[in-house]
Amino acid sequence: MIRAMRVVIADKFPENYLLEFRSLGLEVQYHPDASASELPNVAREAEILVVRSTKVTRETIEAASRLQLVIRAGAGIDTIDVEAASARGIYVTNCPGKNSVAVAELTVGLILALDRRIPQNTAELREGRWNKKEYSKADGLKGKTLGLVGLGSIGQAVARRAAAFEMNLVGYTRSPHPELAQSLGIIPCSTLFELAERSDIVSVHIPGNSENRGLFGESFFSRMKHGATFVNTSRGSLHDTAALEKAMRERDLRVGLDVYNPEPEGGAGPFDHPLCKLPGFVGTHHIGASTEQAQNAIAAEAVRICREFVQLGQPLSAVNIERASPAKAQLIVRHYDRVGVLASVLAIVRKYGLNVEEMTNTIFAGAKAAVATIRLASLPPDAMSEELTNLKEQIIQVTVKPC
Ligand SMILES: NC(=O)C1=CN([C@@H]2O[C@H](COP(=O)(O)OP(=O)(O)OC[C@H]3O[C@@H](n4cnc5c(N)ncnc54)[C@H](O)[C@@H]3O)[C@@H](O)[C@H]2O)C=CC1
Ligand SMILES: O=C(O)CCC(=O)C(=O)O
Repeated sequence: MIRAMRVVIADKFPENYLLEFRSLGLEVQYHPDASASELPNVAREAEILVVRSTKVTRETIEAASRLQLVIRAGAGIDTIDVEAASARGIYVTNCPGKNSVAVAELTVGLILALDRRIPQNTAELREGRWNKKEYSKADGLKGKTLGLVGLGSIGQAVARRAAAFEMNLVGYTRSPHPELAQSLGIIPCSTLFELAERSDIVSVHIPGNSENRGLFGESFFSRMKHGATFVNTSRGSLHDTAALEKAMRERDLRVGLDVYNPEPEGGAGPFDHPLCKLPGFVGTHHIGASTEQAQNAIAAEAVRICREFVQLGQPLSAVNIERASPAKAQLIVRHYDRVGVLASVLAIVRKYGLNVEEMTNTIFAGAKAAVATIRLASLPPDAMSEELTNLKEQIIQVTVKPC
């Protein structure tokens, strides 16, 4: 008997979207408080695993022998061992752009809070002190230069909001798009250091992958203006905390963080961080994506990805598909839609020692004929095409093309 596919949701998820998973005919197991170390056990029988912040380690990937798809209900994929998933042929997908507005709103909130020292104002009021004298000193945002590192979904959303504050915008990105930058009023910088030197406020919106680890260290902060502001709502691994502390102490750098390295696992716990006690610091608890609007948009996207996968086998927004195909040749075989035809074709391909890199088979209306496109690691010899063409009962036409 074929059992229903099991989806394990190992993080908090809006209730009504759990029902949508069930309506896809899936067996839904909900483990909102699962930790990374519990996940190998929790996900053991899952075909589909949905996570928000819970780390998906190699151990989980290897323990879950039925796993086919990991959906990261968010943007960053640094919490998932994508390499381990790729090595076992498991798709990893994320929900790009669905929480960008929430992160952009928090970014603007941190910038305003740093300029007006809103948390410090509140803290003194709570302590029963009126201190208009101290808090009447602020710069204001109009005409200040905001430097955006990363002009993807969140960087763009921040740019749109900053424009409303009449700020000047400069940007640095790995994937430049001049027309887009121009339409957002962003002046491109050719290096990260140029951005540091030109900006009054730097805001970081790039992934926390291994390439970007520690990108913001002493050499970056020493190029920022004295008294400038640095905001990171992306990942804690991107900044060097000791260098940041030094810049705060020696160059009056103001710092707004939503992300830290490391962060406690789970929703609540002790937290001792060197920057939090410094006067020029404002911080939040990795809540960039934590609005009702963003969480509903993310949940709806996770359900859409799941539906597409269950019904059509398509992994939307997959992050671990090889884009640069190693295939060197295409073998296009038009054939009768009969039992064993593809097996015969593949047996001949095997005989010639050719590796199949990718393959699709499309059936024509009426289900009499189909076309198989087989992408091969190298160009086949003419003898192979002849051998295939000779299977007259099964094959209609054979074409070979380099690719
Ligand atoms: N605080 C929070 O709760 C959240 C944090 N994030 C973080 O924000 C990051 C960015 O998210 P999106 O804008 O949605 O991603 P995105 O993929 O749309 O944009 C990232 C951009 O950064 C660029 N980039 C990558 N490395 C770079 C480098 N070294 N220098 C300059 N540009 C570089 C890429 O070309 C891309 O345009 C995520 O990877 C995640 O780590 C995302 C959502 C919520
Ligand atoms: O869901 C969360 O709280 C984390 C969001 C996040 O960091 C992301 O989407 O990359």
